[in-house]
Amino acid sequence: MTEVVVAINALKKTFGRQGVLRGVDWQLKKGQVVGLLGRNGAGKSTLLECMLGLRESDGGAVTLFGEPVHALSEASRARIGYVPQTADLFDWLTPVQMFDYFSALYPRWNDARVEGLMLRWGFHGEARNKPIGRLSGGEKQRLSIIRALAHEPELLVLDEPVASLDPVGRRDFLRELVGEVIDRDTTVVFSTHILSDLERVALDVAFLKDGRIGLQAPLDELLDGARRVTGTGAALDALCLEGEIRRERHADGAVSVVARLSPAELDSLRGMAAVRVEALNLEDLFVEVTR
Ligand SMILES: Nc1ncnc2c1ncn2[C@@H]1O[C@H](COP(=O)(O)OP(=O)(O)OP(=O)(O)O)[C@@H](O)[C@H]1O
Repeated sequence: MTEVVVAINALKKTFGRQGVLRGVDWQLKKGQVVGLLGRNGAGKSTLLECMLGLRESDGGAVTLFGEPVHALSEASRARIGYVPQTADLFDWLTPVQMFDYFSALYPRWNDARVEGLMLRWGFHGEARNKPIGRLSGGEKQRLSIIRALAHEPELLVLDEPVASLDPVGRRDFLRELVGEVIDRDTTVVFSTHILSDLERVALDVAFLKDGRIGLQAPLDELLDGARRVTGTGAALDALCLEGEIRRERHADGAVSVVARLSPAELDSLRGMAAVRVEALNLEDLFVEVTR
């Protein structure tokens, strides 16, 4: 049986009167790569922070590697890599000094990997020895990613890791991430708004909506079956689709239904007169699921 790396049950978090997480149930298994999607303010950062024990929750339970997150052993901590939304580096140290410091804390710190990534990601010459506080946002984010990969984590949690990277930086990062997963069977969860990136690496996507994981599925399955079906009320009112996501009645009486369709449902809909069936890409689906 595949090892469960992260198990979240009925997780709740409230800020004042705003319920951000309203009973999240979620599991991540060894080697699973999940893209976490949701609108701005949906609670993705809050979920990732509560999941790692960086933020107190108001209810529910999280276990990482089988241990409760609030009583995580040092050994389990060392198995986790985290890239926060805003890089939290030591601004007064240089990149070289910071990595020296971290290398002493982790038993599995890989100096050769750090050096290789630094050279490939623009940290040669002056940038290696400049205080981090004087680096650009993208450079800091690269350092934050190198720090998270350097100790060969088994669970990698990335909160919008590519937000301030240029297209070349994003491509390099994604290549590294794919290599990480293939070589080491790392469990990865990352949130992003750049859906094309997600399509290149994530095998599963999870949508956070209304404080819960509303939909999680393998990306290819989701895209294979996702359709918008539009037709008259007469044609669609009686239609009952198992994977229905959203149904809307337009001002002119037409109805559209967004659903994950089985091959059999697709076949039968294609045969219906006055019904239009359109494929959806991940962006369309994001809009529909998170509305
Ligand atoms: N420390 C805090 N105090 C009060 N409210 C907070 C705090 N942190 C987050 N929130 C609120 O919780 C909600 C979820 O925030 P969070 O940062 O988790 O969303 P997100 O999905 O990561 O958003 P984005 O995509 O914009 O990064 C927001 O409405 C935010 O204003």
